[in-house]
Amino acid sequence: MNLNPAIKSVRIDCSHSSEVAISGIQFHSGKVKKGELFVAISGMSIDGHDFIQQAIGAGAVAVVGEKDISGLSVPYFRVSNSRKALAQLACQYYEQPSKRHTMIGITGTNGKTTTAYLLRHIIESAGKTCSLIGTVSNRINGRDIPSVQTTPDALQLQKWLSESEDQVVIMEVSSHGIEQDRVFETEYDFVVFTNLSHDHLDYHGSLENYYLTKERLFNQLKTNGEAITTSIGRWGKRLIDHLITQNKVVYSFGDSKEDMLEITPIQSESSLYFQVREGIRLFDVKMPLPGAYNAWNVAVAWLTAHRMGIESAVIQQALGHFPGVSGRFEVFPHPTGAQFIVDYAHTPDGFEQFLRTLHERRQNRLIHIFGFRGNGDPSKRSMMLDISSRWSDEIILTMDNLNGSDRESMLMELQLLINQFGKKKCTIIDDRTKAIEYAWQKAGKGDQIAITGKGREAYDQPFALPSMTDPDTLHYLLQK
Ligand SMILES: CC(=O)N[C@H]1[C@@H](OP(=O)(O)OP(=O)(O)OC[C@H]2O[C@@H](n3ccc(=O)[nH]c3=O)[C@H](O)[C@@H]2O)O[C@H](CO)[C@@H](O)[C@@H]1O[C@H](C)C(=O)N[C@@H](C)C(=O)N[C@H](CCC(=O)O)C(=O)O
Ligand SMILES: Nc1ncnc2c1ncn2[C@@H]1O[C@H](COP(=O)(O)OP(=O)(O)OP(=O)(O)O)[C@@H](O)[C@H]1O
Repeated sequence: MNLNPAIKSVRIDCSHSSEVAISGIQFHSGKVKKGELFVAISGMSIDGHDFIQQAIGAGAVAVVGEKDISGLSVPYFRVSNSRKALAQLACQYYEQPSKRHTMIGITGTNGKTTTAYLLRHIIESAGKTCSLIGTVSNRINGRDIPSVQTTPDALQLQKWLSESEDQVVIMEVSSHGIEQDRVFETEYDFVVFTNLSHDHLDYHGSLENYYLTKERLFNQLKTNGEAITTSIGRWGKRLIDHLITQNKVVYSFGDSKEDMLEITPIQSESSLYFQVREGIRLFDVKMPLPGAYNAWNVAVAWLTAHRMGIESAVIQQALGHFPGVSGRFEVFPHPTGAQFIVDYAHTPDGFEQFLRTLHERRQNRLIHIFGFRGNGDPSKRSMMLDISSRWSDEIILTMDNLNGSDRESMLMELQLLINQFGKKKCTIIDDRTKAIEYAWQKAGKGDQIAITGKGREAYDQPFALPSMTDPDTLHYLLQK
């Protein structure tokens, strides 16, 4: 790629006016190969500008950065925002691949993965090919690629989009991904908002900022793109009002006649059905996954599929044989008739929804094993323990992914939280395998043992303990 025309739209200043041909783009100096462009990013912990010489030494033929730098042996292009420039250049390098697909970006605090899997299942049942980029794993052209984050960096994202020959691409878009411009310049046919509740306040500072970050994604709709959103709760309502003032086409799902898609639970013995009203047509839908919250996830997937032109009968039929999502309400039987249920609930709202569902189907005790992710939003921890102590009969606190934080401090925090909230029914067993083993020994007929936290994601953060819900551990336990 010839860098000069590509960079015209993003540069502020340029130390060189001759043509520069680049054979690739990198934003980590250690990955630079001869002939590539290095984009220096002032990161959260490291300043990429400090690695410019290393990048040049490795063969970089040009550098993009935000700082005033002179005297480099290769052309230097100063930009106002390196992350945005990286995304713009990656889009140009890979020839705007999001324009070639039906692009669906799903954002929201909870339900992105579940909705993405439901929607992919419907789309594939309708005979279309579909890539999926998200938390559990990525699938491009039918090939599974392990996931290391929910939303990949801009370079990886544009590369995958350009490699994908699938008609449709579903992406989970995290608020970190939006804030760090990983999806900047990616254009969407559908931007989908599931819900918003307390999470990531350590990163965004307030719920208001967190919401505004999600709202920004809707600026990336293609000209004929459509917004799909919940109308439930203050954030959903606010988003609809905002999108209308922006003249966006909005379709909502919710529990009111004004929604394009209205869902109503059907009271049956098992509450396993709900009704979808789509315009004037009514459909009875068997729940593909337990939990009232999953009816909302189904609604999101249904409405999006419907707007893509997929027949409602096809959607209804597809939902009848949905295989589920690994690590989301995944049930493992215990020889006594107890059930171990692995779930990815890791926010206060996720806890509330998931544990209430277990409570509704309870026959005997509910034992809840969980921990807190290190370096996550610490302000949600006491809320999570409070919610768990309301719904569970017994709580076993253990370690989740420490994510680089200190084990002793986490143990101290667990102890403090127990003193404050759940003294009577809480035990700390810091080794997660032992915690599961303990529950395994205790489990009796009709008990539900919930293990929440990091799910089946193959990746871990540096210095983390093995995943609490490591499938091998569980498998081992279940064989005993
Ligand atoms: C804390 C955080 O969010 N970090 C993200 C951020 O990294 P950063 O820019 O701050 O990195 P840094 O380590 O400070 O380095 C700065 C720059 O120096 C460069 N560098 C560094 C070292 C070197 O030797 N040479 C060099 O060039 C780096 O390549 C980088 O460009 O920008 C990177 C590029 O987009 C991200 O990959 C990275 O995500 C990290 C790995 C991550 O996973 N973050 C989590 C919090 C996250 O994003 N999670 C969400 C889901 C959240 C949820 O819903 O639970 C996700 O989308 O996965
Ligand atoms: N619509 C929903 N509302 C509230 N909680 C939900 C909803 N859907 C799922 N959950 C809960 O949140 C957990 C995570 O769900 P899921 O993986 O689909 O969300 P996510 O948005 O992809 O999360 P993350 O981005 O952190 O991976 C589930 O295991 C469940 O306990």
